[in-house]
Amino acid sequence: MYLKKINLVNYKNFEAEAFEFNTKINCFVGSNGVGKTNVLDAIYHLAFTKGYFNAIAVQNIKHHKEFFVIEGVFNLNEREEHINCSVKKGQKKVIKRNGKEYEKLSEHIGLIPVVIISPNDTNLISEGSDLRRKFMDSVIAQSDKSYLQNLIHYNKVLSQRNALLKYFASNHTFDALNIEVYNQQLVEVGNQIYQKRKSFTEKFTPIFKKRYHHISNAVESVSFGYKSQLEKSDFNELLQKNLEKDRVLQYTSVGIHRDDLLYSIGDYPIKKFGSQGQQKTYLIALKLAEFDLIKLQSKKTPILLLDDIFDKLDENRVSKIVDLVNDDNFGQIFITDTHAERTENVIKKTNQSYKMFQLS
Ligand SMILES: Nc1ncnc2c1ncn2[C@@H]1O[C@H](COP(=O)(O)OP(=O)(O)OP(=O)(O)O)[C@@H](O)[C@H]1O
Repeated sequence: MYLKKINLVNYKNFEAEAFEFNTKINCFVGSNGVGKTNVLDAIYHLAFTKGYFNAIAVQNIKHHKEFFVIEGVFNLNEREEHINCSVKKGQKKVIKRNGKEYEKLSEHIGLIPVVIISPNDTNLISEGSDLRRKFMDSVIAQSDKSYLQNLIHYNKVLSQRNALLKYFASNHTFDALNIEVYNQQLVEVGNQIYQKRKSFTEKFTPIFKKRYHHISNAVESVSFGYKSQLEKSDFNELLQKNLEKDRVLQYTSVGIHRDDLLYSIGDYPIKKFGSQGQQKTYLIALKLAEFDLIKLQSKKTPILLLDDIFDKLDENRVSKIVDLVNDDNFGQIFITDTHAERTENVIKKTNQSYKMFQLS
């Protein structure tokens, strides 16, 4: 699978721009702020129906314009796929596949697998559990359609239950039967999501460890774990036990929406005890393992977006990445860098075909 070309209209800093790509390596070079990352984000947008850096659609419209359009032509299983994403102020986002509009944007997820490695990924360690859940959800959803539908359903019921708890509190009333209806739905869908997250962790962990050790040559042991309240307790019992607390808090305090991923190095959380280099390696290994797992499960080779990575990595890690690119395992790759010469020197070593795009 590869992206043949893309057209951008009023997308972030681009007014009207078209790019035709190499099937293997594409490098965007130029000074800070010229829009290199924006091109990667546009590609991400075509895969995930939203931007990686700013999920608020209208903020991706070029300043003082009313709409944006991203059009991409992909080669997928030797067939052309035209994906069109457009946003107009005040209207809902429209995604079309070969001219036909999706009723639900979520139906599109998984058609074009993409993995991005970016300096922004440090949030996956430093920020709250919601980003880590999103990471896990995005890996699973790219090769499991029913997972995303379950997740959307769970979140809808959860917000209805929360609204009901608020209503009870502000009206000094309570109806146990009403709550029970939501509990049953949460338990049914929540248990399915829990099982899928658990099985994801079992498959992902050995792949991740292999990637970590390959990039770092490290002797230290790393681990990747999944933490859920459902591990030790039955979900229904948890909801019953915490009902009084939920009524006081006016939101649902237990469930798979509280799950987290545990990243450790030598038995200690990497956030507090990992060096910067170890954290970077951990993040790259996470993303490469995401690549491997999606490829394994979806039988499609994801497009790899490498944002600014040469700037952030030492030579040793860069040469490891070059080794990886040389590996037949990889498909199409997009790279951004401020130094044209440095990138071209690194890319030449791969003996792969490539195209350089100088932005200004
Ligand atoms: N909605 C928007 N309208 C117009 N310009 C925008 C919009 N959103 C972002 N930009 C512009 O896009 C530019 C940033 O682009 P991008 O992040 O792709 O740069 P870059 O080339 O990757 O830079 P760096 O090398 O610093 O990472 C900035 O100049 C920013 O002002």
